Amino acid sequence: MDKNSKIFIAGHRGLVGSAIRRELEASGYHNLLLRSRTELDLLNQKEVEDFFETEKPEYVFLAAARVGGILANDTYRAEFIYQNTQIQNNIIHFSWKSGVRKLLFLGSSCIYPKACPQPMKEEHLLTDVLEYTNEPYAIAKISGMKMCESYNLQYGTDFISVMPTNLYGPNDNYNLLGSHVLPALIRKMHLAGMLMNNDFEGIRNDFTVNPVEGVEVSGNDDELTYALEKFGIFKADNTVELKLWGSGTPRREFLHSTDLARACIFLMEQVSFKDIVKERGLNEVRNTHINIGVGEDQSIAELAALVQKITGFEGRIAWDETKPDGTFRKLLDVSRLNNLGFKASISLEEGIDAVYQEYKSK
Ligand SMILES: NC(=O)C1=CN([C@@H]2O[C@H](COP(=O)(O)OP(=O)(O)OC[C@H]3O[C@@H](n4cnc5c(N)ncnc54)[C@H](OP(=O)(O)O)[C@@H]3O)[C@@H](O)[C@H]2O)C=CC1
Ligand SMILES: C[C@H]1O[C@H](OP(=O)(O)OP(=O)(O)OC[C@H]2O[C@@H](n3cnc4c(=O)[nH]c(N)nc43)[C@H](O)[C@@H]2O)[C@@H](O)[C@@H](O)C1=O
Repeated sequence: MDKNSKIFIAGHRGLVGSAIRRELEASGYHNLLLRSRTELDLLNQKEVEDFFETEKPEYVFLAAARVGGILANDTYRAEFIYQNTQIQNNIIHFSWKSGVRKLLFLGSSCIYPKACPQPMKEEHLLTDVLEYTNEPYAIAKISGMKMCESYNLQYGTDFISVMPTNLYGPNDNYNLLGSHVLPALIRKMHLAGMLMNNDFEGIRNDFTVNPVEGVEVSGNDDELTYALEKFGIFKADNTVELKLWGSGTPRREFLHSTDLARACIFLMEQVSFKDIVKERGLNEVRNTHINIGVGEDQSIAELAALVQKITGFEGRIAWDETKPDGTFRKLLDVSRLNNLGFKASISLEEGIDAVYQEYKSK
């Protein structure tokens, strides 16, 4: 890739896509191809085919997908498998047809077995059953990675796949019905803190800036208090109780989206599919994806305590075990990425604090 290369970022407005755009622009890449969903619906095969034929991008970052937390994955199972396979099939296939030089596909750490040995290595893929709550999404991600690998083997393309761990950062999804745990903790504690102080104007403003279906900002204070209970935020005697999902015992690893973007750009610039095959000395070519993470994790309860410290919420934390825990642990082995020359650098506490400051400033 050189600074004039024509680079398409699919999903450039999302958590990952916006970070890749930010980091590419900061590195001097100025020929970026960006299309919003209304300009180019990636589910529409004809629109995607025409786009690639007309624009002929040289490089593609595939960061567009249907994404959500554990409850969204478990609820919208058909949408997650249909939309993700449709988007990636269209982009990978027409990248090949139009002669894209290199594509980077974003998978996810949920592709590994539920009871995978920890930390999880690339070769652990497809060695056991998957976690049920996000199986449709995981199957879509595995097929996207397999598709890249198969096009490389049959057509000689250079399409590489990365498997990031749980992410957070600017432009995250704070819609509490579909968000991942970290943005959910940040927003819930922010709201619970305002409820502690009876700051109903602050609460109304939060839901005005970032609407969530089912929360009417026009309601009176009592109606607003009742609406917050849907998100586990309860006024209790002279404090506020925040009921989080599951048992708090599962462990999760978190990577800042800026670190992820830097890793993706590093790999796009420095590593090709044939380098990966050579490095792995594979006669049966499989598991050619690359894990991207920080190499350490913590329990959800420990994460909640950290977010409580950063947000200053002084109420009580409780656990709603009717909600799913999901995979107990999914710590990635990132030795391959580190050996290739990349290491994440943003610390979790600094990263969360910066994200919280940005959230409050909206
Ligand atoms: N967030 C996380 O914790 C993790 C994410 N990943 C992967 O990273 C990638 C990006 O995820 P993330 O940035 O978090 O997701 P976001 O939901 O923040 O962004 C997804 C982007 O895809 C776009 N998009 C979705 N459907 C379509 C469509 N039909 N046509 C055009 N654009 C579409 C969205 O557009 P619009 O803005 O219009 O909605 C949005 O910009 C995904 O592949 C995900 O699986 C992997 C591991 C963890
Ligand atoms: C990136 C990754 O993200 C997803 O997998 P996940 O990590 O299990 O999802 P999550 O971030 O939503 O939950 C992590 C843990 O946190 C607990 N938890 C507590 N309280 C809240 C809460 O309020 N919201 C949420 N969302 N979770 C909560 C929750 O019960 C669970 O134990 C899939 O998309 C998967 O496919 C994937 O790729």
